[in-house]
Amino acid sequence: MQTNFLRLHTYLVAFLVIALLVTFSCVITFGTVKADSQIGWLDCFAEGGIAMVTLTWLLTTLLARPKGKVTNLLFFGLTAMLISMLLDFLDEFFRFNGDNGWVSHLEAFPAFMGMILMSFAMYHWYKEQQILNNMLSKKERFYREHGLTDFISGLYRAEYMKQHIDNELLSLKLHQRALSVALIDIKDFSQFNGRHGTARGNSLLADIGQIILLNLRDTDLACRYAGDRFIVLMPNTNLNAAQEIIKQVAKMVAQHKQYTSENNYSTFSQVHWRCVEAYNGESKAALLKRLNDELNVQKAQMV
Ligand SMILES: Nc1nc2c(ncn2[C@@H]2O[C@H](COP(=O)(O)OP(=O)(O)OP(=O)(O)O)[C@@H](O)[C@H]2O)c(=O)[nH]1
Repeated sequence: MQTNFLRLHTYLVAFLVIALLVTFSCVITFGTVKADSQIGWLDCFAEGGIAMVTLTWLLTTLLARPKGKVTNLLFFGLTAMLISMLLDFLDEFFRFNGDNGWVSHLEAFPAFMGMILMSFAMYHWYKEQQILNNMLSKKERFYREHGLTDFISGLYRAEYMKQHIDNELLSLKLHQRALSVALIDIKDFSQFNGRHGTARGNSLLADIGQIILLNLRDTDLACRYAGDRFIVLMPNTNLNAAQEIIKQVAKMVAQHKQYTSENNYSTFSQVHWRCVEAYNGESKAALLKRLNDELNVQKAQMV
């Protein structure tokens, strides 16, 4: 579970605890406990359930989000809604007579305020997400599925890419839109692992993943293919253009220096790479096999 973000929100958590304590205190101070026979247990179950779910949403928001305007709006909006849900629930156990009737009349007001705050939160969240979507476009294009993320490189895994290749092959068939695919393979990565350890190897995979992303166009997509191999999908791109793009990626990878925290040791990483352009009517399996075969032949020739 992600707990780092929760630690950032100490003040909000303290506010939540105080808000809940004040709500309970108000109800206990101004209410009179109902007799068992007056309690509607089905209502208690449903209203208690709604309050618990709202609390879960609230805590998930704090666990998942960094500090900032959207988080604050979501937090205060959900807290206000939680207070309403809680008053509604406690209403089942307490009666508010005479001068104290205002407590039960107050019930819906926090939820209304909360919904207004949540509406502002949604607007700012939309704006924030647009910026993030632009940054992630080379990593995920139009489809998000965190279950397919490779946590070492930070890119998606090959399964994710395969879904996109299917769509692009269809587009080639229907609209004659050229499609090129490239494989990039780190040279002597096993030696690197052996010399510097797996942790540094993992960090090199993450660095190279980022270098690839930085040197692609917004329309391209990069994923980790397997081990030390990356795959790049370049829609609407012929072979020559694709080769130029990947040549530049390889050049930038070759200039990469990896620093450690103890000393400023740096290393150069070279890659093997190969691009192919899909044939009209070619299957995904045939395209990937052709690409892997061409890369393996090239690597064998260079030994
Ligand atoms: N650190 C780390 N190493 C990995 C990971 N996945 C695969 N490897 C290692 O990557 C290496 C790939 O070896 P090879 O396919 O022989 O590639 P290479 O050593 O770069 O050889 P060439 O490609 O021929 O230059 C193996 O040593 C694997 O153990 C990973 O997630 N992290």
